[in-house]
Amino acid sequence: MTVAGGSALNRAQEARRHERELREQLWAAQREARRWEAAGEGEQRVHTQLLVLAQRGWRLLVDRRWPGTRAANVDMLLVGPGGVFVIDVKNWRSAPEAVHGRLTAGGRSCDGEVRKLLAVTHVAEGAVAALGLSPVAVQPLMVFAGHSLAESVGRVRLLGDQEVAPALMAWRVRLTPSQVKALANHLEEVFPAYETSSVVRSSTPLQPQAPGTEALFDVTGLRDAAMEAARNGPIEGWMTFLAADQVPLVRRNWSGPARISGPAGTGKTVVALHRAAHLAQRSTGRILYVTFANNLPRVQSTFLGTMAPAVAERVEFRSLHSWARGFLEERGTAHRLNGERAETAFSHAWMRRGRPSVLAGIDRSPGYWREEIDYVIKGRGITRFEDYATLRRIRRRTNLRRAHREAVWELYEEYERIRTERGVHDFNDILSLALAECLENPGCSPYAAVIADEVQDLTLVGVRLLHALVGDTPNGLLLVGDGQQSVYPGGFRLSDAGIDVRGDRGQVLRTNYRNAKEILDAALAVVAEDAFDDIDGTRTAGHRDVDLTYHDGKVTRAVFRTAAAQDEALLEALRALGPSGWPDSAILCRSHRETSHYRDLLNRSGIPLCPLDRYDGHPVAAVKLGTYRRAKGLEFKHVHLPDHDIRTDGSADSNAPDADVMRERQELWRTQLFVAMTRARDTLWLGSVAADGRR
Ligand SMILES: Nc1ncnc2c1ncn2[C@@H]1O[C@H](COP(=O)(O)OP(=O)(O)OP(=O)(O)O)[C@@H](O)[C@H]1O
Repeated sequence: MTVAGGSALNRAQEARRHERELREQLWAAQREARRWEAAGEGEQRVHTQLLVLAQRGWRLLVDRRWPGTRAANVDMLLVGPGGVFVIDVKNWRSAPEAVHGRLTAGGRSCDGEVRKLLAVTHVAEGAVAALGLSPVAVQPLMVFAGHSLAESVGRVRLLGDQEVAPALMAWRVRLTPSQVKALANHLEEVFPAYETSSVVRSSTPLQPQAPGTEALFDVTGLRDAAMEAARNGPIEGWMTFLAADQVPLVRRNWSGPARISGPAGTGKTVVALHRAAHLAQRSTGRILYVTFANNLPRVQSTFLGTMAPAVAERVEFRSLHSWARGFLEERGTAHRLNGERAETAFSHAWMRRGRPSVLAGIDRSPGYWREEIDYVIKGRGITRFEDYATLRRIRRRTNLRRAHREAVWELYEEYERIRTERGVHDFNDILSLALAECLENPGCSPYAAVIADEVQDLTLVGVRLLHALVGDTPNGLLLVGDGQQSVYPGGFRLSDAGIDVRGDRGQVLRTNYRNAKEILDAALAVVAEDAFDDIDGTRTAGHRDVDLTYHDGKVTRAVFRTAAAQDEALLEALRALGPSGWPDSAILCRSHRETSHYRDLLNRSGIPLCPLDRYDGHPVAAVKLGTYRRAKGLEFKHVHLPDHDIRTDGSADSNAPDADVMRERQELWRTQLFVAMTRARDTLWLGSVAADGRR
C-alpha cells in the first residue's frame, strides 16, 4: 500500500539530511578558517620578532613548501651565524609543557607535532649536507605565540615568542656571512615558496610598530644577547662544516656494525663525533663513546659540547675500563680491581714458573711475557690451552713452539692462581666480568648506539663487550681506528669477535686534513717498511698513499752534543713561538721519566705548562706536556719531540732478548714515534743528542 504524501516526506527527510551535512561542513570550514587565521596571526607575531635578526645578517624564509609533499609546509627557515633553524610556529590556547621529555598542552600529548618537525628537519639536513654542513648545525625550533617558555624535548628547542630572538642571538656563532648567504640561497631553491601563505613572505622589514604593541621587541634583551654572542666568538670550522668524504659517513644508515678506518689525520674522530651528535639527534636513547685512553674522553666531550650542545648530555664519553667498572658496580657485581697487587702476583708467578723455564731463552725480562698474558691470552679471552696452542699471535714476532707455549700457559695458570688466592682482579678481568654480565642479561643496555674511537688500542674482549651492548642493530656499533697506530702489543681481528663489516659497512677515509706535507712525509718514512695487519684482517703496506689538503709546514731536525744543549735549544724554540703560540704547542716524550724532566725544565724557565693528563679540550694558555701515548687522538700546531731517537726497545740492554723480540719492540717503538709525529699540524721539532752526551 502507498501512503499519501509519503514521497514528499521522504524528500523532506532527504533535504534535512542534506542541510545537516551542509551545516556540518560549514562548521568544519569555519573551524578550519579560524584555525588558519589564528595560525596566521601567531606566525605574523613571531615573524616580526625574527625580522630584527634579518638586519643582523640572518635570512628568513617564510612559509615554504616541503619538497615531495603536496600540502605540507614549513613555517620558517632561518639561516644565520648560529646555523640553520627549522621553525614551526604554534598558536595554541593551552600552555605548552615539556614533561619527561614529551611535549604536552592542556594535558594532551603533542608527539605528532614533534615528529612532523623532526621529519622536515631531516629533509633540511639533507639539503644543506650537499653544501657540507654538518647536521649538528641544523636545529628544529618550535615557537609558541602568546606563551613564555625555554625548554627542550629531545633535540627540539621550545621557545616562547619573546624568548626566540634573544635565544637565537645568543646562539654560538658557526657561520660567516658568506656561508649564511650561500646556505639561504640553496634552501630557497630546495624549499620553494608556498602559494597560499597567510603571512608576509619576503624578509623586508614590516612597518615599524607603535611603542607598546605586543610585537615590540625587547631591545635590551637583544643587546645583551648580542654581547653574549660576541663573547662566545667563532669556533673551529670543522665543528660545522664537513668535507665531501665525511658528510655521507656522518648521516649514513648502516644495517649493522660498521667500521671507519683511514690513515692518521684523515678526520676519523671528526666524523665519529659528528656521527655521535647525529645519532643523538635522531634517537631519544643514550650514545656511548669509548676510547682506551683516560684523557681523551674529557677532550672529546668538550668538543661535542661545543659543537652540539643540544644533545651533548646524551652522549657519554668514557674510557672503556672506567665504563666497565661503573657498569659492574651498577649491576651489583663485585670486583676487586687492584693493578699493583695483580702486578706483584705476576712477579711471583714469573719467579716460580717463568724465569726457570724455556721462556728465559727468548727474553729474560718478564715484560714480554706479561704482555703475552695480557694481550694474547686474557685480552683475547682465551681460557683453554688447546686454543692458545694453535693461536695465530697477531703482531707478535716471536715464533713460539709448543714447548714455549706450554711454558707460557704454566706461567699464566700460576699467575691466575696467585691472583685469585689474593682476591684481586686485573684490568682484563674487569672487561671479562662486564662481558659475562652483559651476556647473561642481554637486551638491558641503555644505549641506542656505541662508538669506539682508536679501536685498535682495545682488546678483543673489550670489542666483544661493546658489541654485546648493542648487538647487530642498525647503526648500533661503530668502530673507528687505524691499525697503523697500534701502540700496544698484540692484536685481533674483528671476525674473531663475530663482527662483520664487509661491503658498505667498512669505510676508509683517505684525505689527510691535519698534517703539512713535510710532516706527514717525515712520519711515513719512519714506518715505511712496517706492513701491518689491520683489525679487518687486511695486510697493509707501511707507506700508504694519502691525499693531502695543502698547507705550509716545517720539520726541524737538530742533533746536539749534550742533553743540556738540547734543553736550551728546546726552550729557545718555545720562546721563539712566544706566549701566543704556547696554547697550540706540545712537548711529547716517550716515558714518564722524561716527562718529569721537561716539566722541571719548563717550570724553571717560567714557561707555563699543562700536563696532557689535565687537558680537557678547553683552550689553555700553556704548552702541553705528556707521553706519546697520552697524545693519541690529539693534535697541536707545534710539536716538539726531544730525544725522539732514544731507543727504549731493549737494544742497549746487556740482557738483550732474541732477535724476534727485538724486531717486535722496534716496530712498536717506530709506531709510537709515528703517532707522536703525526700529532703536528704545522711544525715538528725533532731533537736528538749524540750517544756520548746523553743523560
Ligand atoms: N671537515 C674538516 N674541516 C676542516 N678540518 C678538518 C676536517 N676534518 C678534519 N679536519 C682536521 O683534521 C684533523 C684530523 O682529524 P681527526 O683528528 O678526526 O683525524 P683522525 O683520522 O682521527 O686522526 P688520528 O688517527 O691521527 O688521530 C682535525 O683535528 C682537524 O684539524
